[in-house]
Amino acid sequence: MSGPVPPALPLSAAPPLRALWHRAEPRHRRHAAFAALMSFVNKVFDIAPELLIGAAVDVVVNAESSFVGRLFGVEDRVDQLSILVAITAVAWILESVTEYLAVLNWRNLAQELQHDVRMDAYRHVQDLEVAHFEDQTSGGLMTILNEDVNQLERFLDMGPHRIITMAANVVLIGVTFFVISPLLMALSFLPIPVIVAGSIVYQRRLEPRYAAVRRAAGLIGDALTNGLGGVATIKAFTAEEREVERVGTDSHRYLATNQAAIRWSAAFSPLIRAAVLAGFVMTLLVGGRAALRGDLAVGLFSVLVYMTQRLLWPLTDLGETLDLYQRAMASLRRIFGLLEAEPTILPGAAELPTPVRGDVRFEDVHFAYSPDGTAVLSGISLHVPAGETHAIVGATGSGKSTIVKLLLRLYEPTAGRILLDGTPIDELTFASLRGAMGFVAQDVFLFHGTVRENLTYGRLDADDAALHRAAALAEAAGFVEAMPHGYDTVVGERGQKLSGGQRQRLTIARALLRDPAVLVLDEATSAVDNETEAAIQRSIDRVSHSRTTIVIAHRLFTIRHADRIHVMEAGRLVEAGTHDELVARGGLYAALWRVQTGDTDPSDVEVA
Ligand SMILES: Nc1ncnc2c1ncn2[C@@H]1O[C@H](COP(=O)(O)OP(=O)(O)OP(=O)(O)O)[C@@H](O)[C@H]1O
Repeated sequence: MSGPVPPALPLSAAPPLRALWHRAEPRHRRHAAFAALMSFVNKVFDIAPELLIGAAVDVVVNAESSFVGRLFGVEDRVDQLSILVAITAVAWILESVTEYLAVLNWRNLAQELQHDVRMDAYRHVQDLEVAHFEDQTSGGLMTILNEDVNQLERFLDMGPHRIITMAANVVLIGVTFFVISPLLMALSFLPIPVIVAGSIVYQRRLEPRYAAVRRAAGLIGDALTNGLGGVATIKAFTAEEREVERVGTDSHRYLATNQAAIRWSAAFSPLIRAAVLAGFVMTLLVGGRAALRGDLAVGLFSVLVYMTQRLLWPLTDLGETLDLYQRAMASLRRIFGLLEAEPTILPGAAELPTPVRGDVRFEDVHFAYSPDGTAVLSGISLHVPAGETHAIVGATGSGKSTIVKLLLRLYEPTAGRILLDGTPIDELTFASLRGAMGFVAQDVFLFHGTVRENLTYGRLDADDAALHRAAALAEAAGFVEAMPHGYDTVVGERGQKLSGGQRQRLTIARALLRDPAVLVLDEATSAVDNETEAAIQRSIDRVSHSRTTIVIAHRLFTIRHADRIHVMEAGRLVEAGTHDELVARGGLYAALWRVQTGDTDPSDVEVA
């Protein structure tokens, strides 16, 4: 079975390497310039011995009238050779040193850039609003932050060094050839346009293939995170085989797209080699004849033979380098595609005067999750005066959780205003707005770590006394202290080593530890037994005295003492009042209350 294919991640249209250069810090650019210089100088010293071999042959053939003899004014051939040996030794030492410096600098730069790109991308992901993640899969994002960044590193590791040395090789040898014999230069350079043109054609063909490979890699990431994240559900439905097949399908897609790319990339090197060989044969043939005729000195001929090899053989690496380059560019396009996604919910600049009172006001708020989607909230106006406890109730899907998501600015209303202590929340910094809130979400989330780390997540400087107080208020202290490692017990990924009720109490304690002006509890008692419900109920009663509390509840019993209860139906507030007022009114709330207290058959109550 193949799972639904998530929408493609946006790709950047900008030339990726140029974009990377523009993003790089000045110190990285300086680093790259130094590494490039070392690569170039390294090539100069790498080629020098070939020229020296030519000079040595020249010494043997031409004795005192040799090039070296004339240059240094030395007649004895042994002395001339000694000079050549000394120069060769120095060239080799310098070649080794510059190669070390070039490789060291490129590889360090690759590490620094991969770190910076990964951190930029991760920081950017953190700044994106919740809605952005709903259109993406976490597996796809993880593949970008991990594999695509590594792909870039793999190219930067050796790619630029190889490209620069290849280019320097062509230029330096070209100049040498030109000085010796323009005809031979033309002959030995003949394959180069073929190689360059061939490379460009290959590059064009490989690009879409590697884009498909990266996309397939992202889909494997999705399938794996889905499968590994839902282990219990998979087992409960004995769907192991199906899940293996699902990953198998994605893995197969990756295999097939990679093979399609490999078919092209593997043919590249042999083609280049053929072109190289043709150039080499030409030099041998034409240069050899010229030497036999006496038109070309033997020393120069030997230089040419070596040089042609040196000119053309390194180009056979071009295929592999180009391959790495194309893979890295496909990855960079995905990374920049992510970086180009701009957050649309931006923080304001205002700070609330402290202490925050916690006066919450919604003024005719409208909202839809997508611009062309149906309205989820229509004309919500409500006021929660500082210090009061208000409840929001209503049928499932009526928009209760959406109200608190708007209050936290996880989404932006399409119309209307939300104010905290009289300031529109979009004028506040995130730290000021969200710092005033303690939020217990419907889907309880704990991080992999200890109880202590999870509780102090919202207030890192909390001391043990504050920690114990918050745990006690949320009635979590008892079971935490009974655990073998107490507050240092590791809760497992998403808190899976704890029971549902324990997780819920810990998230309440976590919210309380912030001592928030506004406490928002979304369905805090939906998935717990009666005893836990009663415990949470007691803690809500205890903590709500000193702060504004907004409780979203299905179980009306838990909120019957609220100062005011707002009843929602299909995105609208249809009733509001105290429990007694609403029961007396005989409307929707009264009907729901009767169902929950067992006075009415649930099927008699029609809720939207
Ligand atoms: N992220 C989302 N994208 C699109 N639609 C959404 C999203 N979240 C919720 N909805 C839709 O918005 C409507 C209101 O959802 P909301 O979660 O606010 O309801 P609720 O009253 O809290 O429900 P419940 O009591 O089941 O938690 C529902 O129809 C839901 O399908």
